[in-house]
Amino acid sequence: MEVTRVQELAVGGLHELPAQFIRPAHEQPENSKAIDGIMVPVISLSQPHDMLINEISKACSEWGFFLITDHGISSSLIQGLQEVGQEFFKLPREEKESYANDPSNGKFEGYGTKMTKNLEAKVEWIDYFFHLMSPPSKVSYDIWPKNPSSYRAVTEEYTVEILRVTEELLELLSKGLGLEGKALKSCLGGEEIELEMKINMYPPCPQPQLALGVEPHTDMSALTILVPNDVPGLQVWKDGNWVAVNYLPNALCVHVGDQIEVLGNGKYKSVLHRSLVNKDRTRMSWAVFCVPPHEAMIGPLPEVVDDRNPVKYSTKTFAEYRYRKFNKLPQ
Ligand SMILES: O=C(O)CCC(=O)C(=O)O
Ligand SMILES: [Fe+2]
Repeated sequence: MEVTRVQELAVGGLHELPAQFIRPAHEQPENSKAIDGIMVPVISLSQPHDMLINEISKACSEWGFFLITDHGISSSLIQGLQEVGQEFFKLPREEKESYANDPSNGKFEGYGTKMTKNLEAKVEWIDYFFHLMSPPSKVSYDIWPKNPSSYRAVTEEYTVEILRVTEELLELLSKGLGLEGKALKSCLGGEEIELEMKINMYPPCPQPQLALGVEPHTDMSALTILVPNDVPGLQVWKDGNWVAVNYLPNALCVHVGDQIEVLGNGKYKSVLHRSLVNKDRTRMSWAVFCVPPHEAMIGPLPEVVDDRNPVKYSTKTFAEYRYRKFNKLPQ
């Protein structure tokens, strides 16, 4: 199946954005600018435990988004992860295409570009590489990039670190709900919890004010932990405004996803977010989605539901949630 990659359009030296990338007027960044003077929460993981629980649960309730520092992942590992991802996108076209995904046939992993199903639908200015990272027993390492040759070693090292940070965050979030530390992790499959990597690549865009890299959405994950490169673009929705996320070297961006919103019966918010693109520079981001296994049943935890806070979400398997979200069906 022939797919035109955004990266190829961009190197072709376009001056005008092709029509399928032009967002409806109200979505265009020039008509929906981020508000000035508001900063997303930045939280150090090295502060005293009780303070940390309070800060994180406040950020999850008010924003569904925050940056973390002092997370213990070395800057050299983050840089290594970024380098192997950049190297992949520099490979010759034919080599990248040998990893092409095919979502319409259920093959979600690999190299991808979203396409329009119909002429009215708009597409995003992005190519990506998506693959499962953990647990090792479920990972198809043969679809990970073989080039650069260090891709696997670096990504496996990052997996160990992100799993540690994910578990720490889930423990803090559990305690913020008044539950014991292991509660959320065990609802999300315990040791079967899955991590997925999506390397997002947004090439320079001839008319960035008319396009979006990723349209407004919430993540269907439990949590998403993302590192960007130094090209800004991520924005989060807060109280009726877009707020730009400033680049903070070595910080990790944490998004509350839909599954945590459901488990906490709405106490924590799944954050609406989008990303903009840049005229001259390539933006990249490495998003790790922490998701339950497909068969896990996810619904509001009985401990957080009472007469004053009745059940707000239905309980269903993650597979069903995913199917409904992909097909834009009500949950
Ligand atoms: O690139 C970004 O900063 C956001 C990407 C994103 O929202 C996603 O991959 O779900
Ligand atoms: Fe997202």
